[in-house]
Amino acid sequence: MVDTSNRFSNWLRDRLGLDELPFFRTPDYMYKANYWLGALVASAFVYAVVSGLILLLYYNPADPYDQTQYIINSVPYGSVVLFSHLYAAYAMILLAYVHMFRNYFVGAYKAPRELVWLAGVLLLVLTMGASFVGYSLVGDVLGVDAVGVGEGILGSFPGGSVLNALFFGNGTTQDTFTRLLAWHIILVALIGLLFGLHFFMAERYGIMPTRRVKPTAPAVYTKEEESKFNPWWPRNFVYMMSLMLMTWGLILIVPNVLANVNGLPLLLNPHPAPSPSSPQAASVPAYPPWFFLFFYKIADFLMPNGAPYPPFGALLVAVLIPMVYLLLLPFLDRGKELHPFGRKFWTWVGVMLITYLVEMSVWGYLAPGVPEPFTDQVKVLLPPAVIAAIGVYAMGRTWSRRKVSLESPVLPKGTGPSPVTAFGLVVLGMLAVGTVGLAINDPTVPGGAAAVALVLAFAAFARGFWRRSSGNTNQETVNRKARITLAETVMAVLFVVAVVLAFNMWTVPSTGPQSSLFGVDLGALLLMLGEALSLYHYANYAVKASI
Ligand code: HEM
Ligand code: HEM
Repeated sequence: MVDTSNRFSNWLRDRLGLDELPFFRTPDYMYKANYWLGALVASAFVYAVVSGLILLLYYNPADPYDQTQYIINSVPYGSVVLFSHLYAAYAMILLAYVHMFRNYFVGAYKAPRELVWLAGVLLLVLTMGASFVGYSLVGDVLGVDAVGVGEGILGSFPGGSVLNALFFGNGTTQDTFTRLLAWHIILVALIGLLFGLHFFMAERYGIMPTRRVKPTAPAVYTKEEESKFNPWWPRNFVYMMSLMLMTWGLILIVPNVLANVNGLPLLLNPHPAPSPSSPQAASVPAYPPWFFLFFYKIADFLMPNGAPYPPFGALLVAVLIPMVYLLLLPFLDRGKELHPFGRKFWTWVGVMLITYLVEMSVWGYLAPGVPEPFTDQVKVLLPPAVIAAIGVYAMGRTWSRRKVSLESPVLPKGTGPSPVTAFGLVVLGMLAVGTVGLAINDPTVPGGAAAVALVLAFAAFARGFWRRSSGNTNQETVNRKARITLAETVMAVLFVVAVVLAFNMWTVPSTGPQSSLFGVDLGALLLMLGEALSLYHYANYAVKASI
């Protein structure tokens, strides 16, 4: 009998040649977010590009601050687009760091992925650059201060005045902001091009196998092994779309909730800071965006003789040396061992990079622009380096003793958490979002307490969910058919709630402070659709594959 339900899918498959796409096939155990962090970064990038193009329709470099206020207050859903554009950039930077450090510790920079890694490091630098310029485009006091610091740094290079003229023009608002906008788009275009190359190269070798299967470099599946795995269409596509929709959902929900919170720290507030020409501007500390705090703190360091470093010195220590280290890493660490404790020195350096990044950022936030004498630098920098060295060495010793027994070829089945848990998580998530929304609209102590309790419960639940999704579940004892039915029921419920939400969304005013609730609604809708797709993936592939 002809299966009519698959007619459309088969037609699409045939007309678009989906079976012949040159994408790597994926084994069952890889359907966990941990293996797809790059796809999450790419999702945030796509969101930033789409929302950025919408902003481009309204932006005016001749009057950046007032026009941004106009976008927020008068363009329909303007604040939703602007705030989520900002948070898409934040998400992209944060996820790129997570993606990078994950690849650092699993050894994905080793042969044959050296060039994928190199392109990745450049992508991170470009992403930070594009975000810094975007942040300045708003024209508020923070953005204008950031431009001033940028001018100082460029001015310290040989030929600095030429560079300054190229980046910032002749100093009139119109010329400076037209150039900043052009650089913003040029940097984004470079990210797009380099990402194409990065992705193409990553696909050539496939996502890196777990070290339980391939414990040493080069970690790639043979053509024969690969031929037994799942093709890209439709399973990878469905899984990727579910991740993408959930990322977009969060990018919309977080800033639009935060936009209504009073007393938020300046650096997380999606609203612009005061105008540089306003009286309030004088009381705003000269903060860079949060992702540059570490750099500004290092610029506060004094030399042992008490004199400040030249601006180029901070650039060298905070950016150039770590960047060159990361670029050279695949050629410095030539060993084949992929386990972090099999390459202790490099693991220690990785731990220190994260520690210093966090330490410097927090320090920069707490004491912006305060000069730091050499002795204070030693007090802050030395103890963690010693503790991390002892920790990595001690843990590495136990690892070498257990090494033989750990190398088991048996792999956990990647089936993910149960749909009941997934449903519970969605319900709790919606309750938490709803209660936070209510508490914002009508701030009372019990309302606020309920919101905090629900958000904490959600966070705790989400942690458990995450653990289960990466843990080993005992398949033999589970009634898989019942799970499929349940997953399908939950999907149907999610679709109904999503439709109700979609209707409700349009009743929210399109301008004014309330319009951010539209962003929360739309984000929740995308999150639910992403969750529904994830359940579809679970019911159709993960569970069925193991029946
Ligand atoms: C073609 C793609 C893009 C275009 C056309 C675009 C355009 C814009 C425009 C016009 C603004 C100024 C908005 C205003 O102040 O009214 C802006 C702000 C910004 N952009 Fe983009 N953008 C794009 C992609 C990106 C990407 C990929 C990133 C991140 C890597 C990014 C990061 C930022 C940031 C952080 C801001 C500041 C937003 C704020 O402070 O509220 N943009 N962008
Ligand atoms: C900023 C934008 C970036 C984007 C959009 C991006 C995107 C991707 C994508 C889609 C993949 C395919 C596998 C996956 O989904 O994880 C990937 C793999 C990879 N990326 Fe990135 N990436 C970025 C930054 C970085 C950075 C900063 C590094 C490290 C310095 C890096 C290193 C790698 C490596 C080594 C792989 C291969 C990993 C494997 O085979 O499992 N990427 N990237």
